[in-house]
Amino acid sequence: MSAPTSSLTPPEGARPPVRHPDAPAPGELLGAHYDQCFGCGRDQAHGLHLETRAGEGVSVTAVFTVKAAHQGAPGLAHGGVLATALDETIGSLSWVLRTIAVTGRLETDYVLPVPVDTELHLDARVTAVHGRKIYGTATGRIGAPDGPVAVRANALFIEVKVDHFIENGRDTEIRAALEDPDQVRVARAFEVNP
Ligand SMILES: CCCCCCCCCCCCCC(=O)SCCNC(=O)CCNC(=O)[C@H](O)C(C)(C)COP(=O)(O)OP(=O)(O)OC[C@H]1O[C@@H](n2cnc3c(N)ncnc32)[C@H](O)[C@@H]1OP(=O)(O)O
Repeated sequence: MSAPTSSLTPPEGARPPVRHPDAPAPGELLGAHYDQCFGCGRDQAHGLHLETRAGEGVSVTAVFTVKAAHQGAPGLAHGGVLATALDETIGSLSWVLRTIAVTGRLETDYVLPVPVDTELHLDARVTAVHGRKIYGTATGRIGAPDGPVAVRANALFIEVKVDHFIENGRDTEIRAALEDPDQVRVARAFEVNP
């Protein structure tokens, strides 16, 4: 049974998000959290190659150029790809909170079709935090940061420890990640209390 929509409404007692004192400065380009990530990975040939920057408060902005490989209908972006771009942008808020979190629930509104070659300008922010639950929202606009809204999402992310990946990921990739000092540095930067 699917979770009710109300699970995206912060419960009573939820608090406003707090920007971590060591968060990247507003405007700073955030690197990939994993080079093979389908959303942001530099070495992922099939990926979206999102370029994400820290924003003011607990927010980020991102740009994603829709390529021919991202089509669903002829000349138009696939809805699942657009959901991925929204998911990845909300996930990037981890850099600003310095908390590792994974998507529990993502609800997407498709407002306009998005043609191939579009530069989709995304922005995301955390709206509330309740225990391990992090509530986020994102918008994607066509062509410019103030362009027409094409997609929107609300999401619930759940805070996890690095062990979540070590215990669940395939051994080959986990071993390679743990042996890569850059990857370990990224994981540390996300996790305040390892
Ligand atoms: C080497 C590492 C490098 C670092 C990499 C950084 C990676 C960043 C990646 C970013 C990539 C982009 C992002 C991606 O694509 S992340 C990839 C896609 N997401 C996943 O793979 C997550 C899969 N799910 C799980 O692993 C577990 O279910 C999690 C960890 C999420 C929770 O299982 P866990 O056993 O831990 O916790 P819990 O079950 O006690 O739940 C806790 C609370 O949360 C509430 N709840 C849970 N689910 C839902 C739901 N669906 N709707 C509504 N509520 C939900 C639940 O009711 C409870 O609430 P309360 O009772 O407390 O009130």
